Amino acid sequence: MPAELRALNAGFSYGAAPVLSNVTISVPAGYQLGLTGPSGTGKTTLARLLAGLIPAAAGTVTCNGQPVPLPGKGRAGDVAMLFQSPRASCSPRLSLRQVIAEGVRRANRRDTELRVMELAAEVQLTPDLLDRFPREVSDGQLQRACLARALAAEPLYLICDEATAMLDAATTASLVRVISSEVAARGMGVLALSHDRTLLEAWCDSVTGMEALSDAGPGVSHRASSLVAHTGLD
Ligand SMILES: Nc1ncnc2c1ncn2[C@@H]1O[C@H](COP(=O)(O)OP(=O)(O)OP(=O)(O)O)[C@@H](O)[C@H]1O
Repeated sequence: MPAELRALNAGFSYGAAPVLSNVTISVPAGYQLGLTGPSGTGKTTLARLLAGLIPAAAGTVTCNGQPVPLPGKGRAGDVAMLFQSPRASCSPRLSLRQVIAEGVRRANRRDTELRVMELAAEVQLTPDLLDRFPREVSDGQLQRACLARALAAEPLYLICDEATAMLDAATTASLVRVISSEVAARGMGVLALSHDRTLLEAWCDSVTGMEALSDAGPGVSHRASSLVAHTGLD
């Protein structure tokens, strides 16, 4: 069984407009792959496809050899997503503690309180912040809560879609360290999408561009999984 999150010859259209055509990408377990490319080239669409949020119109999407289930259609939680705007992905009526608890409950854990505290500590949210509501914390603090929620189910793969674009450099570095430590500790695979190639080169094991993922695309030179350029934030 291949330990990878993979789209193979995947296609997707919004209505009649094709966005992805014959796209192949592989994110191996324990590996952090950066994906960059111009606006509108389909990075978010590909991320949603890999997370099972939308169905592929062609090709296959698999996680460790098994089809990635669509919402409500099978075992969820193997692929988690972290989005650009934490405010758009949290209910304003939930405290940060409740935001994290959502993820813990989804993971069918009984020891919710204890697990929330563990996760909060992991993402460096101090206990005094946990009873605040989204309007009472910074974007960075709220994104830490979203990361804790995403990590609650111990996903095999995490897709970060411009997840640090709204954050300052110090908060970005801190979140990247948390994610990288999950990779080191559990062998989680990561796909990080960003317009910021410099950030991706500091964060990820390798970086590829959207144009390299499709045989139909211009300037095709390689497949993502063949790139290796180890760099680190330290
Ligand atoms: N829900 C939708 N309905 C119709 N078209 C859409 C929808 N979502 C995205 N698109 C279109 O699909 C194309 C790819 O969008 P997508 O968001 O995947 O690109 P992207 O590379 O992530 O862009 P960006 O870097 O600006 O976030 C764009 O032309 C966009 O307008």
